[in-house]
Amino acid sequence: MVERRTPISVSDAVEKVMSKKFEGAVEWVPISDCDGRFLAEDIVATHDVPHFNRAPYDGFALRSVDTAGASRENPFEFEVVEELGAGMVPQKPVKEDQAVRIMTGTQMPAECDAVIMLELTEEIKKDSRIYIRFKRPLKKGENVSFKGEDAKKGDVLVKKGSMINPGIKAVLATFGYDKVPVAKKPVIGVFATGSELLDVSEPIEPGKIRNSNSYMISAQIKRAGADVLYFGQLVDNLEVSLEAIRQALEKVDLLITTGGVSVGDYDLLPDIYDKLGAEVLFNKVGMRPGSVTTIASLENKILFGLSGNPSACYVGFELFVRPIVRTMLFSDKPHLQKVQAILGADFKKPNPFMRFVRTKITYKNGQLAVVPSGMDKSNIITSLAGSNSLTILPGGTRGFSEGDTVFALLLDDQEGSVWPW
Ligand SMILES: Nc1nc2c(c(=O)[nH]1)N[C@H]1C(S)=C(S)[C@@H](COP(=O)(O)OP(=O)(O)OC[C@H]3O[C@@H](n4cnc5c(N)ncnc54)[C@H](O)[C@@H]3O)O[C@H]1N2
Ligand code: MOO
Ligand SMILES: [Mg+2]
Repeated sequence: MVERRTPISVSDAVEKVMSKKFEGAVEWVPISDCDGRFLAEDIVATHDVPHFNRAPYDGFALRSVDTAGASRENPFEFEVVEELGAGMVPQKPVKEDQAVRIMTGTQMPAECDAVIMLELTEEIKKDSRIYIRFKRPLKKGENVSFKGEDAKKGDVLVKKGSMINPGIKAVLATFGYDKVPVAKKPVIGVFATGSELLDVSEPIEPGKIRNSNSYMISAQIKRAGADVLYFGQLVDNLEVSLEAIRQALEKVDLLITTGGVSVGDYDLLPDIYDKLGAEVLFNKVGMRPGSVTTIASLENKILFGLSGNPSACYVGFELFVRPIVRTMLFSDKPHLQKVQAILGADFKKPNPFMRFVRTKITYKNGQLAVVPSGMDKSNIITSLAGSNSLTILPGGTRGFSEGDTVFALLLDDQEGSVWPW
């Protein structure tokens, strides 16, 4: 008698996995190596930026009060008493009707509150002194980049859990982070299972296929921000597989297997969970693809039994493994970002289960639009290649039509979503 499994809803399944609390750890890496890593602390401004008033243009710093009344008909002449380049600090006090030649980025003399651009002045030499002539008044604060205008000491500038991008790196350098606190990358073990599997380097032969899932999952693990520990392919032998999985579990927090979770004679994972004494959280989810996704916990570890079918395996990873990884990377939005989009093609297949259709999302007439990126069966590989989103089609309907409003999960996004989506 074949085992009958009771499916649980996708949201119950996600919640069961997320109820297993995983915490991240911190490590410090040189700033030059922090690209793409996830911040382990909020970045707080430790000083004002800029930390002094400065000139945003090459020109002349002066006291705006002295410029009142300057006009084309009545040009003013001020003596230039000092010349300052960026990095220099003013040495002389600036008095009434005096100016200082100043370059972009230079600290303003304390007495000055405006800068007139070089192009608006004419230089005159008289009695070996230099003067500028200009024909307009300046307002207080005109052309001054003020202390603290970019950031004020104490401002929280970047939240913990953010993926470090070039802009965040600029902020880190501004505040002197030669070493950056980042989340340690969780290490995730991967096994492919199935006696039909050939390695990528082997020629195809009758009845066998190349193992594509372990390469796909490894790439998903890296995209999520973790490291892969690949343990290889397991043939369908219970004792060998059990021992390999038992040993691997000692080296990782999370272990992914692909294949062998359904009800076939060689689907060994259910037995393996049993023999390990792992608690199966669920072994059937009301979703397509990936209904056979099985997740078990053993002590403080999680075993993700993803489907062998490539698209089912892919979806299972994004829904259940990614949020755990992102939680360990300190994200408070660990789930895939959900957006609203217009369905760009009919999707008439009815299904009692919630569907996650591999789709390509693009902008069309100012709106997000999704179209399937290929065939929608769980054993299909090629539709994954062009997919940048999973479109959620709720179950229990007669299908969907072009123009319907739907929700899609973004696969390449770094922003994420809180739960529930
Ligand atoms: N009687 C039933 N049969 C099946 C059911 C069911 O409920 N009752 N569920 C079907 C669904 S849905 C799925 S999904 C699959 C899941 O199967 P398994 O997770 O047990 O995976 P396998 O049987 O090992 O393999 C399925 C399929 O995927 C290929 N595969 C496996 N590993 C890889 C890999 N590393 N790279 C590429 N392709 C891989 C494998 O050759 C099979 O074709 O079960 C249905 N059956
Ligand atoms: O679990 Mo299967 O992928 O639903 O087709
Ligand atoms: Mg099977």
